[in-house]
Amino acid sequence: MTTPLVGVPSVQSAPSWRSLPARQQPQWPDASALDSAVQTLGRSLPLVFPRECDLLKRRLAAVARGEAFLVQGGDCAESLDAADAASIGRTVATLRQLATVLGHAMALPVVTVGRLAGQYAKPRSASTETRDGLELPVYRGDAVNGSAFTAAARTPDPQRLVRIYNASAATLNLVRAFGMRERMGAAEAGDGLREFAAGSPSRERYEELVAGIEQAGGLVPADGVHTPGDLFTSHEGLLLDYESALTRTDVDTGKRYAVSGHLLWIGERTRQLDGAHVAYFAGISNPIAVKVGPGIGTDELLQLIDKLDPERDPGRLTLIVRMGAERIRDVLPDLIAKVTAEGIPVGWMSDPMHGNTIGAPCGRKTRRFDDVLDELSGFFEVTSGLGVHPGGVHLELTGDDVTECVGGAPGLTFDDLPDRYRSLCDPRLNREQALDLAFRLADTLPGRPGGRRTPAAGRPGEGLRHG
Ligand SMILES: O=C[C@H](O)[C@H](O)COP(=O)(O)O
Ligand SMILES: C=C(OP(=O)(O)O)C(=O)O
Ligand SMILES: [Mn+2]
Repeated sequence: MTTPLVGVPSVQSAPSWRSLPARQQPQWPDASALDSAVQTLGRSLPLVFPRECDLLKRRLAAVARGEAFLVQGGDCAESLDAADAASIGRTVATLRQLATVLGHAMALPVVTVGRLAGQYAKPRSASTETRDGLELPVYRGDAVNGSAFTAAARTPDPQRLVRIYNASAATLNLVRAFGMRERMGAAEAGDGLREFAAGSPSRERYEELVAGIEQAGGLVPADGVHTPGDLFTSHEGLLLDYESALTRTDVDTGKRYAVSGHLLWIGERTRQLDGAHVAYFAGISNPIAVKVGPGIGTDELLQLIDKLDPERDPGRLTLIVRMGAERIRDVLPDLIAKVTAEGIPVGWMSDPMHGNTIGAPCGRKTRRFDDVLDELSGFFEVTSGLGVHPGGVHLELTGDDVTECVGGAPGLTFDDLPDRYRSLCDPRLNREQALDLAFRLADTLPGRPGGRRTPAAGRPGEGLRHG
């Protein structure tokens, strides 16, 4: 048996992205400290393996073919200080519950991907923040600096890159352990859904939906149709020094992989056609995604696809559209029509969070549950109107009982936000809000009334089988 991967850091020659402009990179004050962190990472063990990335790519190919549904979610920004096993467990459980409800509603197998074990770097709108006349560097995620508003905390520290690598390894270890426990038979997804439905304002309808899922065998946590299967990891591939130091060559195939996570995405702020991020991503073989905001034109999108997926490799590229509830119905149809007309096999998914951020009267960022639901509904309307598969949802969420978004099942208002606002960056749906969203969607999906389509209607894609 060959070793699946040998730690060959790809630093033999300067990679092409280095000569290109890279947006949103920290101003590290000490180049030699950065170099030392990069050397440490270059000698570090891979967090994920190429064969796992290939498996995810096959599953995402099934999403692009319309044979599976993708549920991706987690924190906006993971926290080094607040990392705790119970909280990670609650978020993973919430993802699995979402996958169970949405898989049933869509009558399709679900691919579940966490925004976790690496989601520590944030692109920002402004590079500084001013409070009471004091201007400091903005918080860019725990990979870069601290969130406390002091000059010391806000100074970028490259040793943080090593800390977040270690934290990602520990988180991934937990996630793998949760998966093992599930395969050994704990049916927590089912218990949690029953409990949520029983306490919900729409109790009768939601209990009916849960009964439907149960009847279809969807609460049994085994891999296959209607179950979430394995949990893959993902994060925004923002910090190119970090990603590059964690890029390895697979000795079996000679291909290069980012080994910091299974799926990496390019953010809306760093997807310039001639930028360093696109060049770096073009050189790795992982499945990748790109955030697509309302300002992109069809030509730009097609050029982006050409750069990132020139071989039209099924499962390679997922487009995460984040348009805002007000614009999605106007902007998305042309993009989908053009890409579809070219016969390009991408997966389409909706991030209904990032186009719907508003400022609450208390000054915090928030999102209205109804706007999030409206953008998702728009996504389903547009895709189904064009006969294209609505491939999945991308959510900022946590299993914890936070008060960051307003509305939804717990009826949170602006006044509730200060109670338990814990996000280091953007507001997340809490568990109840996330499940409420899934149940509402399940109830309204076009052509899938009440999610009561028979399970047999969802044929598992080839890529969904193990092996
Ligand atoms: O998570 C996404 C971005 O980092 C975030 O929305 C940027 O937020 P900002 O506009 O507060 O900088
Ligand atoms: C930065 C993010 O999103 P976007 O690139 O879509 O703004 C994010 O997903 O946290
Ligand atoms: Mn965010």
